Amino acid sequence: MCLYGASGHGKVVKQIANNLGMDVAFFFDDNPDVKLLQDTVVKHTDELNEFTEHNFLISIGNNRVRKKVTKKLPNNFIKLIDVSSSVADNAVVNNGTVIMPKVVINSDVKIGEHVIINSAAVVDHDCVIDSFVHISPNATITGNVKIGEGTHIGAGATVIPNITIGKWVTIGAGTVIIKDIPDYAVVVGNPGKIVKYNKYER
Ligand SMILES: CC(=O)SCCNC(=O)CCNC(=O)[C@H](O)C(C)(C)COP(=O)(O)OP(=O)(O)OC[C@H]1O[C@@H](n2cnc3c(N)ncnc32)[C@H](O)[C@@H]1OP(=O)(O)O
Repeated sequence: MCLYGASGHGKVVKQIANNLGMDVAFFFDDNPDVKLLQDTVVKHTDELNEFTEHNFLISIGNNRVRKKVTKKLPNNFIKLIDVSSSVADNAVVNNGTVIMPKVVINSDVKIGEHVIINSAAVVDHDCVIDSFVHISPNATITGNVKIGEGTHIGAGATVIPNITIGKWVTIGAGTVIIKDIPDYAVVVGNPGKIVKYNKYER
């Protein structure tokens, strides 16, 4: 398989692939400013023709950039689920998504494409997580929560049951969400309050 994204998140995803017994053949990255992993051969997308048979996963933490990069790559995306994570038999996890170490995904959860569920996060029963979402380490998404496309849930945030969070929302680290949140909002604190709105993707 090949990974697109040769920075910090890339090296963690590579380890998850290795834990599953998969080899990462090459990293791709077109960003000249990226601080590259040591001892890594990084290719550019103008060399993609040689790799159309390979499986890909995009290892970039930023949701907007991850969505943009999908348009450059062949549609051979796979999902990775770390060996230490627990995913319910009837949960649906779509391609392009990575479930990182020590995650719990409970019954009847649906997770879209190119989602990151980061280390030790919990996504409890009946949640629906749309594509390009990133749920950061140690966040707790309780039962029956809906999270819209491109939303970022910060590290250690908690969302109480039956909440709907819109698309391209940013939830700050440690925030506690007790009410529905509209599209594009940036929310911080306990209880979470909207402090501004994201300008992109409107
Ligand atoms: C493995 C990994 O690394 S995964 C990545 C995990 N990353 C994260 O969890 C990052 C989460 N990001 C945050 O919490 C950020 O602080 C954000 C996105 C919420 C806000 O960042 P910015 O847009 O730069 O806003 P800014 O820093 O100006 O903060 C705006 C206000 O909210 C407050 N604020 C920001 N973050 C928080 C927070 N997490 N909790 C409480 N208040 C906060 C600030 O103090 C500021 O208040 P003020 O206007 O009274 O001074």
